[in-house]
Amino acid sequence: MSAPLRAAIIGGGVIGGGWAARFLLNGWDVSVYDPDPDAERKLGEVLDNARRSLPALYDRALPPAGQLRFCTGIADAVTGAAWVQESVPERLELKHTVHAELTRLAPAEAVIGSSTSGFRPSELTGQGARVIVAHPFNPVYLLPLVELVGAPEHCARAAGHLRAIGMYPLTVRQEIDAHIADRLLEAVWRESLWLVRDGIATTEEIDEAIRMGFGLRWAQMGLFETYRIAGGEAGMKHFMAQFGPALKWPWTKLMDVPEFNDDLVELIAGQSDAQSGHMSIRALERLRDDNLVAMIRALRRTGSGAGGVITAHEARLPAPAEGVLPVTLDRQVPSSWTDYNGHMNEAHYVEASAAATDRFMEMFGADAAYIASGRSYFTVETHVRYLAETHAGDRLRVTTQVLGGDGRKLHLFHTLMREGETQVATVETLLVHVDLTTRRSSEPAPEIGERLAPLLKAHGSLPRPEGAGQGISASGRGAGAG
Ligand SMILES: NC(=O)C1=CN([C@@H]2O[C@H](COP(=O)(O)OP(=O)(O)OC[C@H]3O[C@@H](n4cnc5c(N)ncnc54)[C@H](O)[C@@H]3O)[C@@H](O)[C@H]2O)C=CC1
Ligand SMILES: C[N+](C)(C)CC(=O)CC(=O)[O-]
Repeated sequence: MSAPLRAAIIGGGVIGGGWAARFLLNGWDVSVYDPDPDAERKLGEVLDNARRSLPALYDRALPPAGQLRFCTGIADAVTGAAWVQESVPERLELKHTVHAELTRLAPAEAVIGSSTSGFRPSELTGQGARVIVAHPFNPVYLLPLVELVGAPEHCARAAGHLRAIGMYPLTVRQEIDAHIADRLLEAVWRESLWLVRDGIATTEEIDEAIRMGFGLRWAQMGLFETYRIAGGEAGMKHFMAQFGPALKWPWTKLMDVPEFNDDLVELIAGQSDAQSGHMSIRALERLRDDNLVAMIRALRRTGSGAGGVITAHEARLPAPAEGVLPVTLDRQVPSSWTDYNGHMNEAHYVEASAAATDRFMEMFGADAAYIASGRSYFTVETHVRYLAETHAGDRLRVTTQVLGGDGRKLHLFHTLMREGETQVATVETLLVHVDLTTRRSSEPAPEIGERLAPLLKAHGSLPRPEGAGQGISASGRGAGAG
């Protein structure tokens, strides 16, 4: 196995911490340089948030996490780095100082990226620095978008690395202040400041206007596809005919900027405290992350937007290793699977075993193509034994033994292990082959029997698993769930 790649993170605040988490959880080693004495603690908290949310996007385990190291200087941090990411505060003179050093010290083949929200690459490279803009979105460990701006060969190399860590590189074809996305965000931000300053709306009312309406639309179709639909059957031309004249109406104050002074800061910050001050920033981050995970997982069903990026990335992750019994599921327990008792809820043991059944079916040819041909299996009986608790973040691995599979019936026994050591549950399940047009039991196609036969033979030579064929035991030996 090749050695892990190394990323150097220069500036480990909100964004640098997010980059560090993104690289680490995708198996890269990470070296961080940040002169703030509190940087290690702050980055640790960002990493905790990432550990509980990023793996929950996937149905496969991410690679083993890389090693994190804090360094006392830039030279140490960039040694051996394939990617150097600068995320120091948005001040041009500071960026110039840091990039002069990075260009001198970083390995010649390393990508050097800047997280800058608004500076053009030519402003950063002005003094001979070798840097491209690699502008991410907060939280960097969950949101896939990175805007790349700069020398095409560096952007192309950067794009390859980003895809491998589950991100979505968008190469901006021409440099402009604030790239593409921050242009858009800045427009909404300016209008919002006007609305608050003029007393038209509070910070809370503006947030409701976004999250109850167009904010929901944007994550799945963006702006133009959404407006195309809004034009009705005649599409975009009709939409433009209807709303084009509004361009000349006073619908925006975009070209005027509200005066940025202490009064404006007090007004906005005061309203924001009234709106959200009852929650800590860390609690708000966790709420945001849980919502983002649920939304991105929903988008995975249709392949839209960020959902498609995760599905494509998951296909690149290593399949679970095959042993005597196949590993039919290998993933981390997401926090959304836990309940008021602080452990994985009973329903998700069945969810995990259902995913394991699907994988096992694929192994003998009962896959998506077979199902599309009108045949499948239905589960008719399941017996779960809850043997030990498992918690958010635990690595859950399921192995499957086929106990019977002649004719229409398929009898499976799933064993759920925590961290490869502790048996947390067994799920015994009986399935019947069906014809999806009649919805009645039917004989499987001959090739299914042929591919199942060697599995039946191999698994049949193993001892029958403990607990197989049992009914409910009144002695109840498990530690329970949910
Ligand atoms: N906060 C946001 O929403 C986003 C910010 N960005 C960009 O990311 C960059 C960083 O922003 P944040 O993380 O928000 O700021 P931050 O203030 O949270 O973090 C900056 C970090 O840089 C460290 N630092 C200062 N001087 C340094 C030096 N000479 N060498 C190494 N580290 C140094 C600070 O100690 C601090 O921990 C900026 O360019 C910003 O425009 C990009 C996307 C979103
Ligand atoms: C406000 N901001 C300009 C720093 C925002 C960004 O750059 C991207 C983001 O995460 O919203």
